[in-house]
Amino acid sequence: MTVSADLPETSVAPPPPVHTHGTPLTNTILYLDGVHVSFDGFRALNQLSLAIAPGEMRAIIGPNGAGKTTMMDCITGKTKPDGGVVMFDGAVDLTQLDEAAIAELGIGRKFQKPTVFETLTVEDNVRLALKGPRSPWSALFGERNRIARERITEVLDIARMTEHRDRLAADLSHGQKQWLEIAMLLAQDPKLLLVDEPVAGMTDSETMETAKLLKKICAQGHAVVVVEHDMLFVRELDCKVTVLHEGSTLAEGSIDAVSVNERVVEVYLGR
Ligand SMILES: Nc1ncnc2c1ncn2[C@@H]1O[C@H](COP(=O)(O)OP(=O)(O)OP(=O)(O)O)[C@@H](O)[C@H]1O
Repeated sequence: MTVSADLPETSVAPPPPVHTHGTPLTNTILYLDGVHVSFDGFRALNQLSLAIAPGEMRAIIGPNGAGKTTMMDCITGKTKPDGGVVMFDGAVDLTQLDEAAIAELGIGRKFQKPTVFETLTVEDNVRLALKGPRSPWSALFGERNRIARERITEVLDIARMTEHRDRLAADLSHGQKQWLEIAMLLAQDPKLLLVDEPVAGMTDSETMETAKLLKKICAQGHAVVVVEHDMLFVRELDCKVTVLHEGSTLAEGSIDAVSVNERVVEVYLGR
């Protein structure tokens, strides 16, 4: 078939193509290209590009001020980039959506400090996080309750929190609170989970447990992006590592490869 360039006046113009600077957009759950963000003239992100595949685990490392938090903020809609592409699932332009709409798409974010409801039990914390209407007047309430209980059981099992189900969140250790919050995010069945410094303040054994938990979540098909400074933890994640520096990608590869990269040693690991 020959396509004529002389379209009739009544034809609907196709949507403008997303400019991806030549990088393939297919098979990505998250795709950033040429993203820049300035605060009062200071470039926090500088032509940042990043591609995460569905179900991939990725660790993001880099010195203080490298732009890690700003990058997460651009993905969740907290910060609007001054330019560049931020696409979810190959098709959704995140720069056009607000934070609530982005969360609805299936992007969960865990901040560094645990934010659980201290006065509720572990089970009730997860119940509150579940998706969907929970009106007690619904004819389907009994059925919905059963499904909710099953899902709570499932996520508490994954997070190894089953034995703490009836405890008040306030009585949990710091590590357990972090796992509870991860379980709460998991209850929402996110396609992409953004996790900010999850092992800060954890004991060594809690740190190793957290790596296992995130790997298990990833193995179940959720993509996980983890920002972390703890190199032992990053090594334990056993995934591709992206090193940010001055708002751009400095290096990308296995932990072994980036650890011997001269520039990475100079700006970050050698400090
Ligand atoms: N709202 C803001 N206003 C002005 N400058 C900001 C703002 N947010 C971030 N910055 C600056 O942008 C740069 C990147 O900050 P960002 O918090 O993204 O870095 P980071 O890699 O997360 O650092 P850290 O490891 O310390 O958390 C820093 O120099 C920071 O001071």
